[in-house]
Amino acid sequence: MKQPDLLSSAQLAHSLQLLHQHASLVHCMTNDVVQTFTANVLLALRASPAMVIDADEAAQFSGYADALLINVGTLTRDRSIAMQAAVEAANRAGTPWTLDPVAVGALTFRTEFCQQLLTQQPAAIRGNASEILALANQAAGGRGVDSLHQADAALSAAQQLAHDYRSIVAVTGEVDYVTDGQHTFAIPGGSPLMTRVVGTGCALSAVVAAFASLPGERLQHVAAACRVMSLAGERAARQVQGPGSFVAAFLDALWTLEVTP
Ligand SMILES: Nc1ncnc2c1ncn2[C@@H]1O[C@H](COP(=O)(O)OP(=O)(O)O)[C@@H](O)[C@H]1O
Ligand SMILES: Cc1ncsc1CCOP(=O)(O)O
Ligand SMILES: [Mg+2]
Repeated sequence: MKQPDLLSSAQLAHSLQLLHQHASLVHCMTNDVVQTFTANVLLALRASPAMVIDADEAAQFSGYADALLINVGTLTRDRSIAMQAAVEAANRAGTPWTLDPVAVGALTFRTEFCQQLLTQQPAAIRGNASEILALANQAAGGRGVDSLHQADAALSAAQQLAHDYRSIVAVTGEVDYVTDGQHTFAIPGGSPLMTRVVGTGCALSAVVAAFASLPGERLQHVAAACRVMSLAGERAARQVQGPGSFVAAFLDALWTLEVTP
């Protein structure tokens, strides 16, 4: 397998400029813990979040939105029915959808649900290393929503998933890897503080969904989604003392992000 590439600042600038222009409308079906933070992250990047969760409305809306996010963090039977309806409608309408397989592995219901979703053409999949390994049946999952593995230990699982399901897979951690199974970007940066506030991974998946809806090179756009978040994370971390002020500084860093090519 080829060595991972680095995303150039020209590639990053191009993808971010497209996101600002398109102001993608992202239909978020996400967990109860991260709703507001996810919406604020999308808004700081000039995208538009909408959390529509009733089964009938979700099916209606995913055909209309630019992108759909399915995050199984607080999955219930009812929510799985609504998510399935939204995915089917998204596929009929050609709306790209992104899967965040939160805490798959040890928990049977969400693991079976995610395995079923995998066969329904996700445009992108974003998870931490333990989640990506579990999705590829190569490990039993993480410690609840947190990873027990480093991202590089899940790189070949990510490449296999991307190849098998013709998707873009982002596996995140200290370094993020974004792959289509053939080509891989390595995205360094970020900050350990990103793991000390809840929802950076979930919000990143919403950002991946937004970038995956842009015209052009989807692999590059998803890599840009990861770099946008890691860049904002490292800039915010330089200014703060801890998690409380980090959230505010992180949103400000996303808002003021200008990348010169
Ligand atoms: N040790 C770390 N150093 C720098 N950035 C990190 C680190 N761990 C995670 N990140 C960043 O935090 C974000 C969330 O990733 P991750 O923690 O893997 O997801 P999750 O919250 O789903 O477990 C990503 O942008 C990732 O790059
Ligand atoms: C704590 C928690 N419990 C169920 S979902 C969730 C949020 C997980 O957020 P992230 O994956 O971004 O750390
Ligand atoms: Mg997560």
